Amino acid sequence: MSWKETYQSWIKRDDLEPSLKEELTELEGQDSKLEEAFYAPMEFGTAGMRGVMGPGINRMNIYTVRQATEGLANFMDELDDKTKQRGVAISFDSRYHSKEFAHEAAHVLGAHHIPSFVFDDMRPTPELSYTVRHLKTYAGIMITASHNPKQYNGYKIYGPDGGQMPPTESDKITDYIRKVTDIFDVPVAKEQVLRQNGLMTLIGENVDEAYLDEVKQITINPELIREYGADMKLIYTPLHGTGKVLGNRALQNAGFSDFTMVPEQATADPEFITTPFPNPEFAQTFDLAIKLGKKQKADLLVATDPDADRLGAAVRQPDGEYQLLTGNQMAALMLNYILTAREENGTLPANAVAVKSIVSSELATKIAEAHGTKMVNVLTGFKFIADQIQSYETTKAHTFMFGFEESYGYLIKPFVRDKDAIQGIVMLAEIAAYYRKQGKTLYDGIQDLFKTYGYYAEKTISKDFPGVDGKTQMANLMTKFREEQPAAFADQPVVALEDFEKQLTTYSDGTSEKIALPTSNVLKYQLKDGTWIAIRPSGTEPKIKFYIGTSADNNEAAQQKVADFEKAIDRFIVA
Ligand SMILES: O=P([O-])(O)O[C@H]1O[C@H](COP(=O)(O)O)[C@@H](O)[C@H](O)[C@H]1O
Ligand SMILES: [Mg+2]
Repeated sequence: MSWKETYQSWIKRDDLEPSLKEELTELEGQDSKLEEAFYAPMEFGTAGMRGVMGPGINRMNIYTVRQATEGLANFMDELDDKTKQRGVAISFDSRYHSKEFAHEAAHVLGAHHIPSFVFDDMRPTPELSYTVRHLKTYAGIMITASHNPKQYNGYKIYGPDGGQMPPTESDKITDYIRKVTDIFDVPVAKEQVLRQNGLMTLIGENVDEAYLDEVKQITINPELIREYGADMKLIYTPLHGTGKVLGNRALQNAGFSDFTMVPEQATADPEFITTPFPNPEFAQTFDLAIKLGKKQKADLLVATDPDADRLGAAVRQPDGEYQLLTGNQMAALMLNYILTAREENGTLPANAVAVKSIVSSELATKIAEAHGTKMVNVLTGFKFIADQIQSYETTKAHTFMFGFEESYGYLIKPFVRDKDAIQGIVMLAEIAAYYRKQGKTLYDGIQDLFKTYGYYAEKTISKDFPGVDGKTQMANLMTKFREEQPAAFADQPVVALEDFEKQLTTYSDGTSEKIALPTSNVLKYQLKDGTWIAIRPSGTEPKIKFYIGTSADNNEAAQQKVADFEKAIDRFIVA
Protein backbone atom coordinates (compact mmCIF):
# COMPACT_ATOMS: atom_id res chain seq x y z
CA MET A 1 0.00 0.00 0.00
CA SER A 2 1.28 3.50 -0.77
CA TRP A 3 1.38 6.01 2.08
CA LYS A 4 -1.60 7.80 0.55
CA GLU A 5 -3.71 4.64 0.57
CA THR A 6 -2.77 3.94 4.16
CA TYR A 7 -3.61 7.53 5.06
CA GLN A 8 -6.99 7.20 3.30
CA SER A 9 -7.75 4.05 5.27
CA TRP A 10 -7.27 6.06 8.46
CA ILE A 11 -9.05 9.29 7.56
CA LYS A 12 -12.18 7.55 6.36
CA ARG A 13 -12.76 5.75 9.64
CA ASP A 14 -15.57 7.14 11.73
CA ASP A 15 -14.46 5.32 14.84
CA LEU A 16 -10.91 6.68 14.87
CA GLU A 17 -9.88 7.76 18.35
CA PRO A 18 -11.18 11.38 18.47
CA SER A 19 -7.95 13.20 19.32
CA LEU A 20 -6.07 11.30 16.58
CA LYS A 21 -8.90 12.09 14.16
CA GLU A 22 -8.63 15.75 15.04
CA GLU A 23 -4.87 15.78 14.52
CA LEU A 24 -5.26 14.00 11.23
CA THR A 25 -7.81 16.51 10.02
CA GLU A 26 -5.42 19.31 10.93
CA LEU A 27 -2.72 17.67 8.83
CA GLU A 28 -4.89 17.56 5.72
CA GLY A 29 -2.99 18.75 2.66
CA GLN A 30 0.40 18.72 4.41
CA ASP A 31 1.75 15.92 2.28
CA SER A 32 5.31 15.75 3.55
CA LYS A 33 4.14 15.48 7.17
CA LEU A 34 1.52 12.89 6.21
CA GLU A 35 4.01 10.88 4.21
CA GLU A 36 6.30 10.75 7.21
CA ALA A 37 3.48 9.51 9.42
CA PHE A 38 2.28 6.87 6.96
CA TYR A 39 5.12 5.73 4.70
CA ALA A 40 6.34 2.83 6.81
CA PRO A 41 5.49 1.04 10.05
CA MET A 42 7.54 1.85 13.15
CA GLU A 43 10.74 -0.13 13.48
CA PHE A 44 12.32 -1.84 16.44
CA GLY A 45 15.67 -0.09 16.99
CA THR A 46 18.34 -0.08 19.70
CA ALA A 47 15.68 0.16 22.39
CA GLY A 48 12.43 -1.17 20.93
CA MET A 49 9.99 1.09 19.17
CA ARG A 50 10.37 4.84 19.57
CA GLY A 51 8.80 7.73 17.70
CA VAL A 52 6.70 10.86 17.68
CA MET A 53 3.15 10.51 19.04
CA GLY A 54 0.27 11.14 16.66
CA PRO A 55 -1.84 9.51 13.95
CA GLY A 56 -0.14 7.15 11.47
CA ILE A 57 1.53 3.76 11.28
CA ASN A 58 4.92 5.40 11.81
CA ARG A 59 3.73 7.11 14.99
CA MET A 60 3.21 6.12 18.59
CA ASN A 61 -0.56 5.86 19.23
CA ILE A 62 -3.02 3.39 20.74
CA TYR A 63 -3.22 1.51 17.43
CA THR A 64 0.51 0.97 17.01
CA VAL A 65 0.75 0.09 20.71
CA ARG A 66 -2.07 -2.44 20.32
CA GLN A 67 -0.44 -3.83 17.20
CA ALA A 68 2.92 -4.31 18.91
CA THR A 69 1.26 -5.95 21.89
CA GLU A 70 -0.88 -8.18 19.66
CA GLY A 71 2.36 -9.36 18.05
CA LEU A 72 3.84 -10.13 21.46
CA ALA A 73 0.60 -11.87 22.52
CA ASN A 74 0.48 -13.99 19.35
CA PHE A 75 4.07 -14.97 20.02
CA MET A 76 3.23 -15.88 23.62
CA ASP A 77 0.18 -17.86 22.49
CA GLU A 78 2.58 -20.38 21.01
CA LEU A 79 4.39 -20.97 24.29
CA ASP A 80 3.31 -23.78 26.56
CA ASP A 81 0.47 -22.69 28.79
CA LYS A 82 2.50 -22.57 31.99
CA THR A 83 5.06 -20.22 30.45
CA LYS A 84 2.37 -18.05 28.91
CA GLN A 85 0.62 -17.77 32.27
CA ARG A 86 3.72 -16.15 33.76
CA GLY A 87 2.39 -13.04 32.07
CA VAL A 88 3.90 -9.64 31.41
CA ALA A 89 5.05 -6.82 33.73
CA ILE A 90 4.26 -3.31 32.51
CA SER A 91 5.55 0.10 33.57
CA PHE A 92 5.41 3.59 32.13
CA ASP A 93 6.99 7.03 32.49
CA SER A 94 5.64 10.56 32.94
CA ARG A 95 4.89 11.33 29.28
CA TYR A 96 1.61 12.15 27.62
CA HIS A 97 -0.28 8.89 26.92
CA SER A 98 2.27 6.71 28.70
CA LYS A 99 -0.21 5.41 31.27
CA GLU A 100 -2.89 4.99 28.61
CA PHE A 101 -0.53 2.99 26.38
CA ALA A 102 0.47 0.82 29.32
CA HIS A 103 -3.17 0.02 30.03
CA GLU A 104 -3.93 -0.58 26.33
CA ALA A 105 -1.12 -3.12 26.28
CA ALA A 106 -2.65 -4.87 29.30
CA HIS A 107 -6.06 -4.94 27.60
CA VAL A 108 -4.64 -6.58 24.48
CA LEU A 109 -2.76 -9.18 26.53
CA GLY A 110 -5.92 -9.78 28.55
CA ALA A 111 -7.88 -10.59 25.40
CA HIS A 112 -5.37 -13.45 24.96
CA HIS A 113 -5.80 -14.52 28.60
CA ILE A 114 -2.25 -13.40 29.32
CA PRO A 115 -1.97 -11.92 32.82
CA SER A 116 -0.41 -8.52 33.20
CA PHE A 117 1.14 -6.80 36.22
CA VAL A 118 0.86 -3.07 35.73
CA PHE A 119 2.42 -0.42 37.97
CA ASP A 120 -0.13 1.79 39.71
CA ASP A 121 1.87 4.87 38.70
CA MET A 122 5.01 5.75 36.75
CA ARG A 123 8.14 3.75 37.60
CA PRO A 124 11.76 3.69 36.32
CA THR A 125 12.84 1.45 33.44
CA PRO A 126 15.36 -0.39 35.65
CA GLU A 127 12.61 -1.22 38.13
CA LEU A 128 10.59 -2.77 35.30
CA SER A 129 13.60 -4.88 34.32
CA TYR A 130 13.88 -5.94 37.96
CA THR A 131 10.15 -6.71 38.14
CA VAL A 132 10.33 -9.19 35.27
CA ARG A 133 12.89 -11.16 37.26
CA HIS A 134 11.25 -10.60 40.65
CA LEU A 135 7.74 -11.65 39.61
CA LYS A 136 9.16 -14.22 37.16
CA THR A 137 6.98 -12.91 34.35
CA TYR A 138 7.77 -14.07 30.84
CA ALA A 139 8.15 -10.57 29.43
CA GLY A 140 8.08 -6.90 30.27
CA ILE A 141 6.90 -3.74 28.54
CA MET A 142 8.18 -0.26 29.35
CA ILE A 143 6.31 2.69 27.86
CA THR A 144 8.86 5.48 27.57
CA ALA A 145 10.84 7.53 25.10
CA SER A 146 13.63 7.83 27.62
CA HIS A 147 15.35 11.21 27.26
CA ASN A 148 13.71 12.27 23.98
CA PRO A 149 11.65 15.49 23.81
CA LYS A 150 7.98 15.59 24.81
CA GLN A 151 6.59 14.75 21.36
CA TYR A 152 8.04 11.23 21.60
CA ASN A 153 7.00 8.01 23.20
CA GLY A 154 8.25 4.45 22.97
CA TYR A 155 7.81 0.78 23.74
CA LYS A 156 10.64 -1.34 25.12
CA ILE A 157 10.16 -5.13 25.31
CA TYR A 158 11.95 -7.25 27.90
CA GLY A 159 12.54 -11.01 27.87
CA PRO A 160 12.37 -13.51 30.77
CA ASP A 161 15.91 -12.64 31.95
CA GLY A 162 14.88 -9.00 32.47
CA GLY A 163 16.98 -7.72 29.56
CA GLN A 164 15.64 -5.87 26.54
CA MET A 165 15.11 -8.51 23.90
CA PRO A 166 18.24 -9.10 21.81
CA PRO A 167 17.94 -9.13 17.97
CA THR A 168 17.11 -12.82 17.47
CA GLU A 169 14.15 -12.62 19.86
CA SER A 170 13.04 -9.11 18.91
CA ASP A 171 13.18 -10.01 15.20
CA LYS A 172 10.84 -12.92 15.93
CA ILE A 173 8.45 -10.60 17.77
CA THR A 174 8.74 -8.07 14.91
CA ASP A 175 7.65 -10.83 12.48
CA TYR A 176 4.61 -11.47 14.63
CA ILE A 177 3.90 -7.74 14.81
CA ARG A 178 4.15 -7.36 11.03
CA LYS A 179 1.60 -10.14 10.64
CA VAL A 180 -0.97 -8.02 12.51
CA THR A 181 -2.10 -6.26 9.36
CA ASP A 182 -5.40 -4.75 10.49
CA ILE A 183 -4.35 -2.52 13.32
CA PHE A 184 -7.91 -1.35 13.87
CA ASP A 185 -9.09 -4.85 14.55
CA VAL A 186 -6.93 -5.86 17.50
CA PRO A 187 -9.13 -7.37 20.22
CA VAL A 188 -9.00 -5.52 23.54
CA ALA A 189 -10.55 -6.76 26.76
CA LYS A 190 -12.34 -4.53 29.26
CA GLU A 191 -10.19 -3.49 32.17
CA GLN A 192 -12.87 -4.10 34.76
CA VAL A 193 -13.35 -7.68 33.60
CA LEU A 194 -9.62 -8.31 33.54
CA ARG A 195 -9.21 -6.91 37.04
CA GLN A 196 -12.01 -9.14 38.32
CA ASN A 197 -10.56 -12.23 36.65
CA GLY A 198 -7.08 -11.64 37.94
CA LEU A 199 -5.79 -11.02 34.43
CA MET A 200 -4.68 -7.52 35.24
CA THR A 201 -3.07 -6.81 38.59
CA LEU A 202 -1.85 -3.44 39.79
CA ILE A 203 1.55 -3.52 41.47
CA GLY A 204 3.51 -0.87 43.33
CA GLU A 205 4.89 -0.45 46.83
CA ASN A 206 5.72 -4.14 47.42
CA VAL A 207 7.86 -4.26 44.31
CA ASP A 208 9.42 -0.89 45.20
CA GLU A 209 10.48 -2.24 48.56
CA ALA A 210 11.91 -5.42 47.12
CA TYR A 211 13.84 -3.41 44.53
CA LEU A 212 15.11 -0.92 47.11
CA ASP A 213 16.26 -3.83 49.29
CA GLU A 214 18.39 -5.00 46.41
CA VAL A 215 19.73 -1.48 45.84
CA LYS A 216 20.97 -1.54 49.46
CA GLN A 217 23.42 -4.25 48.38
CA ILE A 218 25.16 -1.77 46.08
CA THR A 219 27.01 -0.17 48.96
CA ILE A 220 30.51 -1.58 49.36
CA ASN A 221 31.66 0.40 52.39
CA PRO A 222 28.81 1.52 54.70
CA GLU A 223 31.24 2.86 57.28
CA LEU A 224 32.71 5.24 54.73
CA ILE A 225 29.23 6.59 54.03
CA ARG A 226 28.51 7.01 57.73
CA GLU A 227 31.67 9.01 58.23
CA TYR A 228 31.99 10.97 55.02
CA GLY A 229 28.66 10.61 53.21
CA ALA A 230 26.02 11.44 55.79
CA ASP A 231 26.73 15.18 55.78
CA MET A 232 27.80 15.45 52.16
CA LYS A 233 25.51 17.88 50.35
CA LEU A 234 23.76 16.38 47.35
CA ILE A 235 21.28 17.78 44.87
CA TYR A 236 19.19 15.40 42.83
CA THR A 237 16.99 16.13 39.83
CA PRO A 238 14.75 13.50 38.25
CA LEU A 239 14.05 15.88 35.32
CA HIS A 240 10.27 15.57 35.73
CA GLY A 241 10.38 11.81 35.44
CA THR A 242 10.19 8.48 37.23
CA GLY A 243 13.40 8.83 39.26
CA LYS A 244 11.64 10.87 41.89
CA VAL A 245 9.70 7.82 43.06
CA LEU A 246 12.79 5.90 44.14
CA GLY A 247 15.91 8.06 43.84
CA ASN A 248 15.46 9.82 47.16
CA ARG A 249 14.54 6.62 48.99
CA ALA A 250 17.61 4.85 47.61
CA LEU A 251 19.90 7.66 48.75
CA GLN A 252 18.25 7.79 52.16
CA ASN A 253 18.57 4.02 52.62
CA ALA A 254 22.24 4.17 51.78
CA GLY A 255 22.83 6.76 54.51
CA PHE A 256 22.95 9.99 52.50
CA SER A 257 20.59 12.25 54.36
CA ASP A 258 21.67 15.71 53.26
CA PHE A 259 20.12 15.90 49.82
CA THR A 260 17.56 18.10 48.10
CA MET A 261 15.48 17.38 45.03
CA VAL A 262 15.33 20.28 42.60
CA PRO A 263 11.75 21.32 43.43
CA GLU A 264 10.79 22.59 39.95
CA GLN A 265 11.87 19.28 38.42
CA ALA A 266 10.50 16.93 41.06
CA THR A 267 7.07 17.07 39.46
CA ALA A 268 5.95 14.54 36.85
CA ASP A 269 5.52 16.85 33.89
CA PRO A 270 4.93 15.56 30.34
CA GLU A 271 5.83 19.03 29.03
CA PHE A 272 9.31 18.81 30.57
CA ILE A 273 8.72 22.48 30.99
CA THR A 274 12.06 23.34 32.59
CA THR A 275 14.11 21.08 30.34
CA PRO A 276 12.73 20.38 26.85
CA PHE A 277 15.58 17.91 26.12
CA PRO A 278 15.63 15.91 29.34
CA ASN A 279 18.88 14.15 28.56
CA PRO A 280 21.61 14.30 31.22
CA GLU A 281 24.13 14.19 28.36
CA PHE A 282 23.17 17.84 27.75
CA ALA A 283 24.67 20.47 30.07
CA GLN A 284 21.41 22.44 30.03
CA THR A 285 19.66 19.75 32.13
CA PHE A 286 21.86 20.89 35.02
CA ASP A 287 20.91 24.57 34.91
CA LEU A 288 18.46 24.46 37.81
CA ALA A 289 20.50 21.96 39.80
CA ILE A 290 23.55 24.22 39.48
CA LYS A 291 21.56 27.23 40.61
CA LEU A 292 20.38 25.40 43.69
CA GLY A 293 23.79 23.83 44.17
CA LYS A 294 25.46 27.21 44.31
CA LYS A 295 22.97 28.41 46.88
CA GLN A 296 23.51 25.38 49.09
CA LYS A 297 27.20 24.89 48.29
CA ALA A 298 26.37 21.30 47.35
CA ASP A 299 29.24 18.88 46.78
CA LEU A 300 27.58 16.81 44.07
CA LEU A 301 24.68 17.23 41.64
CA VAL A 302 23.06 14.20 40.01
CA ALA A 303 20.41 14.02 37.30
CA THR A 304 18.44 11.07 35.92
CA ASP A 305 16.54 11.05 32.62
CA PRO A 306 12.74 10.62 32.66
CA ASP A 307 12.82 6.81 32.79
CA ALA A 308 15.74 6.87 35.24
CA ASP A 309 18.15 4.68 33.37
CA ARG A 310 20.65 7.40 32.44
CA LEU A 311 22.66 9.25 35.05
CA GLY A 312 24.62 12.50 34.77
CA ALA A 313 26.64 14.32 37.43
CA ALA A 314 28.32 17.63 38.16
CA VAL A 315 30.98 18.25 40.81
CA ARG A 316 31.62 21.39 42.84
CA GLN A 317 35.03 22.87 42.14
CA PRO A 318 37.07 24.93 44.62
CA ASP A 319 35.97 28.16 42.88
CA GLY A 320 32.31 27.28 43.49
CA GLU A 321 31.58 26.45 39.85
CA TYR A 322 30.34 23.04 38.77
CA GLN A 323 32.21 20.68 36.49
CA LEU A 324 30.13 18.17 34.51
CA LEU A 325 31.45 14.64 34.23
CA THR A 326 31.05 12.67 31.01
CA GLY A 327 29.43 9.23 30.87
CA ASN A 328 32.84 7.66 30.23
CA GLN A 329 34.37 9.47 33.20
CA MET A 330 31.61 8.41 35.57
CA ALA A 331 32.00 4.85 34.35
CA ALA A 332 35.77 4.97 34.89
CA LEU A 333 35.24 6.22 38.45
CA MET A 334 32.69 3.51 39.18
CA LEU A 335 34.72 0.67 37.71
CA ASN A 336 37.88 1.82 39.46
CA TYR A 337 36.13 2.13 42.80
CA ILE A 338 34.34 -1.21 42.56
CA LEU A 339 37.49 -3.11 41.63
CA THR A 340 39.74 -1.28 44.11
CA ALA A 341 37.32 -1.56 47.02
CA ARG A 342 36.64 -5.21 46.34
CA GLU A 343 40.31 -5.95 46.04
CA GLU A 344 40.84 -4.27 49.40
CA ASN A 345 38.09 -6.17 51.16
CA GLY A 346 39.09 -9.41 49.49
CA THR A 347 35.92 -9.97 47.48
CA LEU A 348 37.22 -9.47 43.96
CA PRO A 349 36.71 -12.81 42.21
CA ALA A 350 39.48 -14.24 40.02
CA ASN A 351 37.07 -14.49 37.10
CA ALA A 352 35.80 -10.89 37.36
CA VAL A 353 34.49 -9.32 34.17
CA ALA A 354 33.27 -5.90 33.07
CA VAL A 355 31.30 -5.22 29.91
CA LYS A 356 31.17 -2.07 27.79
CA SER A 357 30.00 -1.05 24.33
CA ILE A 358 32.44 -0.76 21.41
CA VAL A 359 31.93 3.02 21.36
CA SER A 360 32.86 3.56 25.02
CA SER A 361 36.17 4.70 26.51
CA GLU A 362 39.28 2.54 26.56
CA LEU A 363 40.26 4.07 29.89
CA ALA A 364 37.92 1.52 31.46
CA THR A 365 39.78 -1.29 29.69
CA LYS A 366 43.05 -0.07 31.19
CA ILE A 367 41.51 0.08 34.66
CA ALA A 368 40.03 -3.39 34.34
CA GLU A 369 43.33 -4.87 33.17
CA ALA A 370 45.21 -3.26 36.05
CA HIS A 371 42.92 -5.16 38.42
CA GLY A 372 43.17 -8.47 36.59
CA THR A 373 39.63 -8.05 35.31
CA LYS A 374 38.56 -8.97 31.81
CA MET A 375 36.84 -6.31 29.67
CA VAL A 376 34.31 -7.54 27.13
CA ASN A 377 33.10 -5.31 24.28
CA VAL A 378 29.60 -5.54 22.82
CA LEU A 379 27.50 -3.59 20.31
CA THR A 380 25.61 -0.45 21.36
CA GLY A 381 22.44 -1.28 23.27
CA PHE A 382 22.29 -2.34 26.88
CA LYS A 383 20.51 -5.51 25.79
CA PHE A 384 23.89 -6.80 24.64
CA ILE A 385 25.35 -6.23 28.09
CA ALA A 386 22.35 -8.03 29.59
CA ASP A 387 22.94 -10.87 27.17
CA GLN A 388 26.51 -11.27 28.41
CA ILE A 389 25.38 -11.35 32.03
CA GLN A 390 22.86 -14.05 31.18
CA SER A 391 25.55 -16.13 29.50
CA TYR A 392 27.88 -15.80 32.51
CA GLU A 393 25.07 -17.02 34.70
CA THR A 394 24.82 -20.15 32.59
CA THR A 395 28.52 -20.85 32.00
CA LYS A 396 29.79 -19.52 35.35
CA ALA A 397 32.90 -18.55 33.38
CA HIS A 398 32.87 -14.99 34.72
CA THR A 399 31.50 -12.95 37.57
CA PHE A 400 29.90 -9.69 36.48
CA MET A 401 31.35 -6.58 38.14
CA PHE A 402 30.13 -3.68 36.08
CA GLY A 403 28.58 -2.78 32.73
CA PHE A 404 28.40 0.58 31.01
CA GLU A 405 28.01 2.55 27.82
CA GLU A 406 29.26 6.07 27.08
CA SER A 407 25.69 7.36 26.79
CA TYR A 408 25.42 7.71 30.59
CA GLY A 409 24.29 4.13 31.22
CA TYR A 410 25.70 1.96 34.05
CA LEU A 411 24.80 -1.27 35.79
CA ILE A 412 26.41 -2.33 39.02
CA LYS A 413 24.48 -5.37 40.23
CA PRO A 414 22.70 -7.75 37.86
CA PHE A 415 19.41 -7.96 39.76
CA VAL A 416 18.50 -5.45 37.04
CA ARG A 417 19.38 -6.29 33.44
CA ASP A 418 19.35 -2.81 31.95
CA LYS A 419 21.17 0.36 32.80
CA ASP A 420 20.10 1.55 36.22
CA ALA A 421 20.52 5.19 37.24
CA ILE A 422 19.10 4.52 40.72
CA GLN A 423 21.93 2.07 41.40
CA GLY A 424 24.18 4.63 39.76
CA ILE A 425 23.23 7.49 42.11
CA VAL A 426 23.95 5.41 45.18
CA MET A 427 27.29 4.18 43.83
CA LEU A 428 28.42 7.59 42.67
CA ALA A 429 27.53 9.13 46.03
CA GLU A 430 29.60 6.46 47.81
CA ILE A 431 32.53 7.21 45.51
CA ALA A 432 32.17 10.92 46.24
CA ALA A 433 32.39 10.06 49.93
CA TYR A 434 35.51 7.97 49.23
CA TYR A 435 37.26 10.95 47.64
CA ARG A 436 35.91 13.32 50.27
CA LYS A 437 37.71 11.27 52.88
CA GLN A 438 40.92 12.09 51.00
CA GLY A 439 39.98 15.77 50.77
CA LYS A 440 39.21 15.34 47.07
CA THR A 441 36.26 15.49 44.71
CA LEU A 442 35.10 13.13 41.97
CA TYR A 443 36.77 15.50 39.54
CA ASP A 444 40.09 15.06 41.37
CA GLY A 445 39.38 11.35 41.24
CA ILE A 446 39.19 11.34 37.49
CA GLN A 447 42.41 13.39 37.30
CA ASP A 448 44.10 10.73 39.46
CA LEU A 449 42.97 8.08 37.02
CA PHE A 450 44.34 10.12 34.12
CA LYS A 451 47.67 10.45 35.89
CA THR A 452 47.87 6.70 36.31
CA TYR A 453 46.48 5.50 33.00
CA GLY A 454 46.89 8.41 30.57
CA TYR A 455 44.73 11.41 29.72
CA TYR A 456 41.77 9.97 27.91
CA ALA A 457 39.24 12.15 26.11
CA GLU A 458 36.14 11.18 24.21
CA LYS A 459 33.42 12.97 22.36
CA THR A 460 30.14 11.88 20.82
CA ILE A 461 28.92 14.09 18.00
CA SER A 462 25.38 13.72 16.68
CA LYS A 463 24.23 14.98 13.32
CA ASP A 464 20.46 15.17 12.80
CA PHE A 465 18.79 13.74 9.70
CA PRO A 466 15.06 14.06 10.24
CA GLY A 467 12.23 12.80 8.05
CA VAL A 468 11.88 10.39 5.18
CA ASP A 469 14.84 11.92 3.31
CA GLY A 470 16.97 11.76 6.42
CA LYS A 471 17.08 7.97 6.21
CA THR A 472 18.48 8.07 2.68
CA GLN A 473 20.98 10.78 3.61
CA MET A 474 22.22 8.72 6.54
CA ALA A 475 22.54 5.63 4.35
CA ASN A 476 24.48 7.69 1.78
CA LEU A 477 26.85 9.02 4.40
CA MET A 478 27.56 5.54 5.74
CA THR A 479 28.22 4.40 2.14
CA LYS A 480 30.58 7.33 1.62
CA PHE A 481 32.64 6.32 4.66
CA ARG A 482 32.63 2.68 3.50
CA GLU A 483 33.51 3.32 -0.12
CA GLU A 484 35.86 6.28 0.01
CA GLN A 485 37.70 4.76 2.97
CA PRO A 486 39.62 7.68 4.52
CA ALA A 487 43.30 6.78 4.81
CA ALA A 488 43.90 9.17 7.71
CA PHE A 489 42.17 11.58 10.09
CA ALA A 490 44.07 14.73 11.09
CA ASP A 491 47.28 13.20 9.75
CA GLN A 492 46.90 10.05 11.82
CA PRO A 493 46.95 7.07 9.44
CA VAL A 494 44.13 4.53 9.66
CA VAL A 495 45.70 1.20 10.62
CA ALA A 496 42.51 -0.85 10.71
CA LEU A 497 38.88 -0.53 9.78
CA GLU A 498 36.35 -2.56 11.71
CA ASP A 499 33.16 -2.95 9.70
CA PHE A 500 30.60 -4.44 12.06
CA GLU A 501 28.09 -4.85 9.26
CA LYS A 502 30.48 -7.04 7.29
CA GLN A 503 31.78 -8.43 10.60
CA LEU A 504 35.29 -7.91 9.31
CA THR A 505 38.39 -5.99 10.43
CA THR A 506 40.66 -5.00 7.56
CA TYR A 507 44.23 -3.97 8.40
CA SER A 508 46.28 -1.52 6.37
CA ASP A 509 48.55 -4.36 5.21
CA GLY A 510 45.53 -5.93 3.51
CA THR A 511 45.01 -8.77 5.97
CA SER A 512 41.65 -9.18 7.64
CA GLU A 513 40.01 -10.82 10.61
CA LYS A 514 36.46 -11.83 11.48
CA ILE A 515 34.55 -9.86 14.14
CA ALA A 516 32.67 -12.14 16.51
CA LEU A 517 29.69 -9.86 17.17
CA PRO A 518 26.22 -9.76 15.60
CA THR A 519 26.04 -7.71 12.42
CA SER A 520 25.37 -4.00 12.90
CA ASN A 521 25.76 -0.88 10.77
CA VAL A 522 28.86 0.49 12.54
CA LEU A 523 32.29 1.48 11.26
CA LYS A 524 35.25 1.88 13.59
CA TYR A 525 38.56 3.27 12.45
CA GLN A 526 41.67 2.48 14.46
CA LEU A 527 44.38 5.09 14.01
CA LYS A 528 48.13 4.75 14.43
CA ASP A 529 48.30 6.67 17.72
CA GLY A 530 45.66 4.49 19.37
CA THR A 531 42.76 6.87 18.63
CA TRP A 532 39.52 5.30 17.45
CA ILE A 533 36.68 6.89 15.52
CA ALA A 534 33.32 5.15 15.21
CA ILE A 535 30.29 5.99 13.09
CA ARG A 536 26.78 4.57 13.29
CA PRO A 537 23.21 5.64 12.70
CA SER A 538 21.38 5.92 16.03
CA GLY A 539 18.77 3.26 16.63
CA THR A 540 16.58 5.54 18.71
CA GLU A 541 16.69 8.93 17.02
CA PRO A 542 17.10 10.22 13.43
CA LYS A 543 20.82 10.93 13.79
CA ILE A 544 24.22 9.67 12.83
CA LYS A 545 26.55 9.45 15.77
CA PHE A 546 30.30 9.94 15.52
CA TYR A 547 32.40 8.84 18.43
CA ILE A 548 36.01 9.86 19.02
CA GLY A 549 38.22 8.23 21.64
CA THR A 550 41.80 9.35 22.13
CA SER A 551 44.49 9.90 24.76
CA ALA A 552 47.56 12.06 25.30
CA ASP A 553 50.14 13.07 27.91
CA ASN A 554 48.00 15.82 29.37
CA ASN A 555 44.43 17.11 29.40
CA GLU A 556 44.91 19.98 26.97
CA ALA A 557 46.66 17.81 24.39
CA ALA A 558 43.89 15.19 24.61
CA GLN A 559 41.17 17.83 24.18
CA GLN A 560 43.07 19.36 21.26
CA LYS A 561 43.27 15.98 19.57
CA VAL A 562 39.52 15.49 19.94
CA ALA A 563 38.94 18.91 18.36
CA ASP A 564 41.30 18.10 15.47
CA PHE A 565 39.64 14.76 14.79
CA GLU A 566 36.21 16.38 14.87
CA LYS A 567 37.34 18.85 12.22
CA ALA A 568 38.80 16.02 10.16
CA ILE A 569 35.48 14.16 10.24
CA ASP A 570 33.64 17.29 9.12
CA ARG A 571 36.10 17.83 6.31
CA PHE A 572 35.61 14.27 5.09
CA ILE A 573 31.81 14.61 5.17
CA VAL A 574 31.72 17.68 2.94
CA ALA A 575 34.56 16.58 0.64
O1 LIG B 1 17.50 5.92 24.99
P1 LIG B 1 17.71 4.98 26.13
O2 LIG B 1 18.21 5.63 27.37
O3 LIG B 1 16.56 4.08 26.29
O4 LIG B 1 18.89 4.06 25.66
C1 LIG B 1 18.82 3.31 24.49
O5 LIG B 1 19.48 3.98 23.46
C2 LIG B 1 20.84 4.24 23.69
C3 LIG B 1 21.33 5.00 22.50
O6 LIG B 1 21.13 4.24 21.37
P2 LIG B 1 21.35 4.85 19.97
O7 LIG B 1 22.77 5.32 19.96
O8 LIG B 1 21.10 3.72 19.02
O9 LIG B 1 20.38 5.98 19.83
C4 LIG B 1 21.56 2.93 23.89
O10 LIG B 1 22.88 3.20 24.15
C5 LIG B 1 20.91 2.17 25.01
O11 LIG B 1 21.53 0.95 25.22
C6 LIG B 1 19.46 1.97 24.74
O12 LIG B 1 18.85 1.32 25.82
MG1 LIG C 1 16.39 6.54 29.49
